This record gives sequence, C-alpha cells and structure tokens, in this order.
Amino acid sequence: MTVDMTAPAPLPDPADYGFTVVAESGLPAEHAALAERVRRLVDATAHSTADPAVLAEAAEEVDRISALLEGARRETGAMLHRRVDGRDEYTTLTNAVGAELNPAAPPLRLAGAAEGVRGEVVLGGAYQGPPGLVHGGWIAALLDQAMGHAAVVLGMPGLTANLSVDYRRPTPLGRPVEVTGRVTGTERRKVFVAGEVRVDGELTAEGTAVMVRILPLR
Ligand SMILES: CCCCCCCC/C=C\CCCCCCCC(=O)SCCNC(=O)CCNC(=O)[C@H](O)C(C)(C)COP(=O)(O)OP(=O)(O)OC[C@H]1O[C@@H](n2cnc3c(N)ncnc32)[C@H](O)[C@@H]1OP(=O)(O)O
Repeated sequence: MTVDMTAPAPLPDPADYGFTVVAESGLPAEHAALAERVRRLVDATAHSTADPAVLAEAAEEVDRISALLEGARRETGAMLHRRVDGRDEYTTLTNAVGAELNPAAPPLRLAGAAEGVRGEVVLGGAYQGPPGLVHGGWIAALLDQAMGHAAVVLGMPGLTANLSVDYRRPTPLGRPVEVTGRVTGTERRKVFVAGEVRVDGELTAEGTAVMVRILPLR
C-alpha cells in the first residue's frame, strides 16, 4: 500500500452529481451564531428541572422561533465549498459531525496537521452515554469524520465502507477532546485511514476505516 501525498487526484465536483454547492464565504455569520445558541438551548432543555408552566412557556417560544426559520428552508443535500490552504474542499452543509450551521452537530472543526487532520471539541450532556461519559456512537462518529476528512484533505473524498473502533478508556463529558485522523494507505478506490481520540493527551479511543473514493464524473 502507498500514500501519494504529492499528487492529489482530481476532485469530484458535487455539482456534477446534481448537488447544490454553497460557498462558505456567502454564509452569514449570524447563522453559525444562531446554531451555537441552539446548542445551548439543547443542553438547557435536556437538563432542565424547570416547573411545568415554565417548560410549556419555553415550548411555545421554541414553536415561534421554529416558524420564523421554517419559511426559508434549504434542501438537505446541499454541499459546502471552502478553500483551505489553496485547495478546494467540499462537505455536506449540515454534516452531523462538525457542521457549524447544524446545532445537532458537535462543533468539531478539523484542520490539516503535521500528519493528517486534527481538531478539538467539548461534548456536553447531550452526547452522554454512560453517566458523565461520551456515548460510544458519538466517539465512532468523531473518528469517522476525522478519518474521512483526512482522505478529503488528500483530495480523495469517499464513503465509509468499513469502520472499526477500540474504546481504550472512558471519554469524559465537558472536557476538550482531541480528535486526529490520517491516511495510512491507498489501493485502487480504497483509502485506508486511522484515527485517535485523546483527552489530556491520554488515548481514549482509536479506530481504522476503509473509505471508498467517490470518483469525478468527468
Ligand atoms: C458527490 C461529490 C461528493 C464530494 C465529496 C463529499 C464526500 C465527503 C463528505 C464529507 C467529508 C467529511 C468526512 C465524512 C466522513 C463520514 C463518511 C460517511 O458517513 S459515509 C456514510 C456511510 N457509508 C455508506 O453509506 C456507504 C455505503 N456503501 C456503499 O455505498 C458501497 O458499498 C461502497 C460505495 C462503499 C462501495 O461500493 P461500490 O459498488 O462503489 O464499490 P465496490 O466495488 O463494492 O468496492 C470498491 C472497493 O472497496 C472494497 N470494499 C467494499 N466494501 C468494503 C468493506 N465493507 N470493507 C472493506 N473493503 C470494502 C471492495 O472490496 C473494493 O476493493 P477492491 O478494489 O476490489 O480491492
């Protein structure tokens, strides 16, 4: 197996697949700011001990806000385009891991690192599995995203065909979690990737995956 770091393959253009492409530069900053506020709302809702009357009042307020936003709805499959370090990068605009505009997504922002990609995120109680700990499914999702993104950075976006995770230590809620991903090899359309989750430098989970590259249509 080899990893060709020098000659990234031509990127598939999502527009060729019929997807709408939205430029990151065209998104209002207020949208990400709103999503951040909604994350706070999700956490407050999940943990609230308020009286029934307060809960009912909050539900009505949320209804009002939902109606305010639902009038101008973008289609679900829209792709986000950004230029990073002089190259094009595409991801789904509402990606379940890391999309700034998706309040259900943990705000993991991945960037190129010495060997692959790296990012940090703090997961609150909305991502809980066992008491005080991050749900294992979310840990798998963080790894999937970091490993998939490592392939994207090398110009080889793909779909996860196989994903394996070893949970080494419990991952606590409310603490910065470091997520890394890297490409370890390629073989035809297969991109072999690996990733790690660490808290305070201690490995809490590690994974490997096989991504199968999406090829350009032309
Ligand atoms: C349109 C433009 C897009 C632009 C870019 C955007 C994309 C990136 C987006 C955002 C980046 C951020 C990162 C995201 C990270 C998260 C990613 C996910 O959550 S993906 C969702 C979950 N995964 C699925 O839903 C896949 C479902 N499976 C399939 O669709 C197919 O099985 C697929 C595409 C994986 C393979 O099907 P085949 O028909 O295209 O190809 P065959 O010939 O079967 O396989 C190709 C090679 O892969 C191996 N392979 C297939 N399945 C395998 C498996 N399970 N394990 C190991 N190898 C496997 C085969 O043995 C073959 O290898 P041999 O070349 O012959 O050696």
